[in-house]
Amino acid sequence: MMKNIVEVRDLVVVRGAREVLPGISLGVAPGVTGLLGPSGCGKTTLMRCLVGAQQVRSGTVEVLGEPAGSAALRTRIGYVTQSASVYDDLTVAENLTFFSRVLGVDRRSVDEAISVVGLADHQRQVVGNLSGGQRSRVSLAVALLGTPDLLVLDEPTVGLDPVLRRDLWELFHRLADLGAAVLVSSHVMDEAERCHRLLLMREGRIIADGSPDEIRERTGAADIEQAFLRLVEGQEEVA
Ligand SMILES: Nc1ncnc2c1ncn2[C@@H]1O[C@H](COP(=O)(O)OP(=O)(O)OP(=O)(O)O)[C@@H](O)[C@H]1O
Repeated sequence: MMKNIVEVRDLVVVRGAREVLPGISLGVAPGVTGLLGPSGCGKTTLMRCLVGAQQVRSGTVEVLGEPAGSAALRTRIGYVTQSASVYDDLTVAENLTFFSRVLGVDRRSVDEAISVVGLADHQRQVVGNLSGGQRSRVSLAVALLGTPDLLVLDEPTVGLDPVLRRDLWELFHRLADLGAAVLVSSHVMDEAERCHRLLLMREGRIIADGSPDEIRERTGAADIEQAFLRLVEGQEEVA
């Protein structure tokens, strides 16, 4: 069995008056792992914990054997949030150069990251003039700087056309083939089939963990959306 890059144990997170994660445990190994669940189930909150951006009530989160948020993990983790986190008034290349200096990674990494997200032809363009899909790929390029071992991507394909979505999924698989753990959240169940492994989440808990085939077989469902509904119905009958 492959060694986990992420280990989460008994994690409790309270946001506002709500216990958003009521004591979740999971591991993430190299490969493409999909974190799927309805809006508000806690996907972003869990991802924020992995990158050390979320205050936690109790439990532990380790990445590559270090506590989440450690300085040593700064270049080992790439994180893309739901909103683009780059400067609109700088060009693609200027943004990448700026973030490469902040992270202390070398210049070669900038060209590689720009080319891997397919923006080489736009690198002299100001980010504010790019399309939505191109802008989100600039954020992704920043996350790729320094070739991280863990990529945490919060709904990276929302609003992208089918060709771009396909290209991005191919990219996630290429990165996974190089040994990275790629954790991708989505509430679109049809993206599930593209993952090596799925974590189905509901109300702050993992309700299923396995490959798409395993989850379909276990529930007798034709697709992951139906599997999710069956799991939810099963939970409700027990409750
Ligand atoms: N800043 C905040 N203060 C209080 N509660 C919050 C805050 N941010 C999120 N929450 C609550 O935490 C819960 C989980 O939110 P989270 O953003 O993690 O869900 P999600 O699964 O990522 O949803 P989506 O798919 O819509 O992005 C929700 O009930 C939400 O209302």
